[in-house]
Amino acid sequence: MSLLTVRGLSIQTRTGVSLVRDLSLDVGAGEVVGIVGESGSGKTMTALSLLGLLPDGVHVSAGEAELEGRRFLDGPRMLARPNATMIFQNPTAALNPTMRIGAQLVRLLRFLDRSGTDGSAGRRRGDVRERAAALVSSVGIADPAAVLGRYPHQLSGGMNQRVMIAMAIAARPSLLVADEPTTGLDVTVQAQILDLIRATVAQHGIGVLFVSHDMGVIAQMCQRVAVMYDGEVREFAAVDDIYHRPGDAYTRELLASASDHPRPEEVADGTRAG
Ligand SMILES: Nc1ncnc2c1ncn2[C@@H]1O[C@H](COP(=O)(O)OP(=O)(O)OP(=O)(O)O)[C@@H](O)[C@H]1O
Repeated sequence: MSLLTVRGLSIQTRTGVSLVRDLSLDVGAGEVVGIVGESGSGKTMTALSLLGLLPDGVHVSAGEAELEGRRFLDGPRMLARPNATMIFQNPTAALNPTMRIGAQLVRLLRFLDRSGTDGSAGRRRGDVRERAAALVSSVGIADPAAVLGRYPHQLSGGMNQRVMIAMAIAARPSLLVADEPTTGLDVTVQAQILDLIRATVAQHGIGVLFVSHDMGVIAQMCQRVAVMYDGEVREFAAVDDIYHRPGDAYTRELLASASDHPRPEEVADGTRAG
């Protein structure tokens, strides 16, 4: 059974400009599904709409979405808050610049304790600072105490993205939406963050909707991918099929322009480094 099902999603502006049209896709538990397409094709609007985070003046005009069998989106109405969290391209900007990392994590954990969002229904397990440290080490940060004492601007982009991932999994979501999570990071750090996302999927069995303009990254991360162009899904298929048997002219163009990127089998057998 699908974890996330989206059917017929359309998004438009207040003035009636269509940004996304009739988009359907699904994500299974433990699966990473990509959305790929050039700038302006509607990837971010699609991602934001699923979390009720569309900017002012932009709304869902049609379609519906279900998570774990529960409908949470019905046209313009958000029926419930889905058990989903999001990570963004620029983690430094998404964190509060005036608060130390530790204070931000403690605040989040206290909020989750109060709301019972993580399933603990208000139960506290251990000291909140210790839990913040455990969370930070779970995303591969070797010296949690040092990182918790710093401000976001004192950390590298890769470190801040690890912190964002820690915050995203603190709520124990069943779906993680990742919008260009490694764009702007250097290649080595990018590979480490992609590894961390993969490990997180494996460990927690969550589904991931992974937005990227980069076919190489999609090939490394995703089992299936929706190719978007000008607000529409042109093709939704297994990554392997998209690479070897692209059914759509736009997909072929996208692949040609990304020809310097590794193909899925090169990633799998390690003949090319990401
Ligand atoms: N706040 C907004 N109000 C109205 N239109 C917007 C707004 N933000 C983005 N758009 C438009 O929505 C369309 C889809 O944008 P979106 O950001 O989803 O594309 P994208 O595929 O994620 O591109 P990118 O990779 O550049 O982020 C674009 O035409 C964009 O100009």
